[in-house]
Amino acid sequence: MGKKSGYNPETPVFLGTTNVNLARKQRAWRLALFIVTFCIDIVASLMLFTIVHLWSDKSDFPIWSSLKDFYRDTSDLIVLCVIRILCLAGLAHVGSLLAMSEAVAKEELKFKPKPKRDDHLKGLVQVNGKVRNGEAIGSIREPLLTKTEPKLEVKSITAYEEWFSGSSKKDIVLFATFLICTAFQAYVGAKCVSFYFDVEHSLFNVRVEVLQSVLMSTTVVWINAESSLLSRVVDANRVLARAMFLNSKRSRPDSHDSRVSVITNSVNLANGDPTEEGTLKGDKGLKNETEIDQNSYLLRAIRLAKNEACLLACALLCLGLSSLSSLILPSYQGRILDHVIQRDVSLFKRDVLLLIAFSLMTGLFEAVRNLCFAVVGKRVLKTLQDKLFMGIVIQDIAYFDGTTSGELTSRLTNDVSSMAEPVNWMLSALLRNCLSLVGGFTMCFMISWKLSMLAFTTMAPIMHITAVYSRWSRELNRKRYALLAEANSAASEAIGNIRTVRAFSTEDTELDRFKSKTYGAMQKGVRDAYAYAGAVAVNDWLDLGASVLILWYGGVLVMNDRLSAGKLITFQLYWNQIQSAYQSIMSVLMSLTRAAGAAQRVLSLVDALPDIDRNSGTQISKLDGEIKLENLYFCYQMRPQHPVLQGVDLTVGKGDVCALVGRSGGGKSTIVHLLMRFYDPTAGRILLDGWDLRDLNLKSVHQHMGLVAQETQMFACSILENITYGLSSWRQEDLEEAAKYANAHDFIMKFPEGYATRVGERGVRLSGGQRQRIAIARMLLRRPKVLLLDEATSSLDTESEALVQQALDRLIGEGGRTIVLVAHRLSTVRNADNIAVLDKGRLVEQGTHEELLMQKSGVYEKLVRRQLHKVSNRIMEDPEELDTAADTIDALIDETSNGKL
Ligand SMILES: Nc1ncnc2c1ncn2[C@@H]1O[C@H](COP(=O)(O)OP(=O)(O)OP(=O)(O)O)[C@@H](O)[C@H]1O
Repeated sequence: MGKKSGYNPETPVFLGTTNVNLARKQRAWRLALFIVTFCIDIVASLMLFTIVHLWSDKSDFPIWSSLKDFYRDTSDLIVLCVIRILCLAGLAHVGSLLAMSEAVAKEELKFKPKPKRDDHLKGLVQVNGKVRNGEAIGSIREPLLTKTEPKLEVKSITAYEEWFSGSSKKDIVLFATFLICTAFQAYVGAKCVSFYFDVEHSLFNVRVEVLQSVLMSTTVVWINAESSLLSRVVDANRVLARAMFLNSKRSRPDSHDSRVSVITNSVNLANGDPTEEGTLKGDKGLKNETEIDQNSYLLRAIRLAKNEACLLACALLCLGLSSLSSLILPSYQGRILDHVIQRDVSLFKRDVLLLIAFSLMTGLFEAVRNLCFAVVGKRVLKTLQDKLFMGIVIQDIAYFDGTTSGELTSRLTNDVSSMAEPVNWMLSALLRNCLSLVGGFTMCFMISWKLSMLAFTTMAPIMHITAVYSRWSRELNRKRYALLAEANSAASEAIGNIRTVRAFSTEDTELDRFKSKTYGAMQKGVRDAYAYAGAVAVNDWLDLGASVLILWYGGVLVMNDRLSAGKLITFQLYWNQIQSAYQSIMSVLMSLTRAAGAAQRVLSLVDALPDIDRNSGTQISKLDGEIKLENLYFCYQMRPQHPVLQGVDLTVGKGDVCALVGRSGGGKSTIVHLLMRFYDPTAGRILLDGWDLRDLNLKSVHQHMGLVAQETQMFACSILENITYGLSSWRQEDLEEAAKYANAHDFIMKFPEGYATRVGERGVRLSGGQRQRIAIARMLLRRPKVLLLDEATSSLDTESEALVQQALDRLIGEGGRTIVLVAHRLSTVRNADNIAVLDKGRLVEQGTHEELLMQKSGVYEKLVRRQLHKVSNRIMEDPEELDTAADTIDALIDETSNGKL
């Protein structure tokens, strides 16, 4: 006997405190960053104040009087910093509370039963922002900490209330934050240009003005950071609230029946409704989908490209060189202009030649860089396609129960290319533009820090608009891709069932279904296009505003002889470079946003490991074939409240034949699925030669098991390839022998191409009976120790059935094979060593044919009686049936002569 599993079916599976911890950690990190930003900000302001006061003659100025000195003092910056700390801390608090209420209300909605479509409920919606806001905010902590349900109420909602939900209130708070930060930044920007530093003092050989410029710039930069960090803190609170809500929900699963509770508890209800279609689930329930934002998408893209390290290194080298040489170009252009003004011909010629050389170098490096990145992109696409397909095929069968092939095809085609296509150019564009941006800023700062600060104040609104748009667009695109997948799914379903569609003349209905999905996707795409155009327009205006500011203030500096005309032109060129780099980065980020939406759908599948691992567990080299089902409970995830098996105990000795019979829907095929470990039992266990099936290596188990499923599955290749599917080597004699056993050889040889005949998609070019015989031949060729025949002879005519039956009898006669067969026909089951009768998921009777017939009014006896009645009716209607029903009649005669019927 093998080792026994320590699995206790009564122990509910509660997963996921890690989610809460992770969310807490995230929030703590963001809060810490927020605080650090403030500290840097206030330290910069204090240092600036100290420099101005300690090293100047202003040390005796009281602060309040120096506040009025906008042009010569910086004490106002300290005051502004303190005001900002108070304002932003308050806004962060309110924003967080609103975000928490929004998150919990959203999750709560998912857990509530969907409202019935009663007329009186029309216009009534449950909770979300519809809970009066004060209540929602006030009660948010309570349910999480005291684990009491938040109070829900159903009330009628006006359009205004619907719009003014928790989510929009949160957005308003965040927008207020942005406005405050922008106003502060504009103030500091104005101060930068108008500040007149009247001390020439040397501190450790560093000009005080340089220190001051750094500190003032720090203030401008950090004000920007504060606004975006605040929104992240608010977001972190939303995630934490969601995680805590789910955790509290998980520890109180609602169940009425204790037995159903055992079953439903083992399904992970943590993340929502496991019966929802299209969600990522494994055998143990829903899985957390990997959240992919732009940053994590980029990191993943780089990781995917790690095998192309050499090419990437070459590309990066060219990128560095081309960025460097293109960074030098504006400075030569400015210099050339200054030489022209000064009429210095020799320097003019030298710089023109250098400009040409740098331009040629830039072009060459750019070309090599583009080539390398394009090759890397193509290779990444291939790797991604392979990984995704692998990710899909290894998923648990439970996942496929809740999805459609169209949806998966969409992921393999649309999503993969949407995700991988930007890798072709995005990495390169992002790096190149980041280098240009940093280089451009440094050069601008060196030419005139005041001019730079003035121009930089326009960056905050641009960044904010871009960030808001990308967040919104990411969500929208995720929905768009989902709709495209649904359209795909509708199309492939209609095409797959084209005969039914034609027979029922439902082409228009199918077209409407398809159109409704593509229309929804198109609408979302158009909305995205409008928003994109709006965001770009506002950004362009702000850019132009910055250029005007530069020319205005730069012109003043040139006229005051504080800057040369060439330097102003150089500055303008660098600023243009910054602008175009920034815009490219933004367009990369927007593409990243779109790609991240697709990446989420691709990578969540690539990352999801199946709950049933085919590669782990003890390898078995041989199997005796003894099967034991112990107190087996099971329910399908798509119908968690409906127990399919309820405490089934069954033993099939090695080499025995066990027939599973019973009414339709009784759970016979489910037992076969569990024996193949397509699913794990919800409770109880399956022992194979004394080993818990869950402890065995599934691949090695499947080498000794053969299955002929209820619905025969064929691949669109030749008959030969279908029969030898999965085998690396076989002998022609064995192949033909298996086909003869299955009564398939003769009909195969009648095809002109024999075994090379191609069968079409899902075997459409064969009859149902032919398909089934090929499936039987496929199974027989492997000569497995355990045969699972799920209505294996159901599609055969009575004559073929008898022949296949003979083949099976022969196989059984060879001995040493355990057979579990699901059958409705008396002739198939009556010779079984053990007949197990299943009714509504319970094993109600078992024994041999004779033993079961002894139980008068038993389920089996009734089944036999009904079948014999049917056969006798058939014979009376058509005496020719007498021949074909010979087997059944034999049984009838056997039983009546024994006096049992
Ligand atoms: N993938 C699935 N997801 C949800 N429910 C399922 C799934 N497969 C089967 N069921 C349900 O499980 C129950 C048992 O199904 P099963 O196929 O085991 O019955 P059966 O005894 O083999 O029936 P039949 O003789 O008609 O083939 C049925 O109520 C069925 O609707």
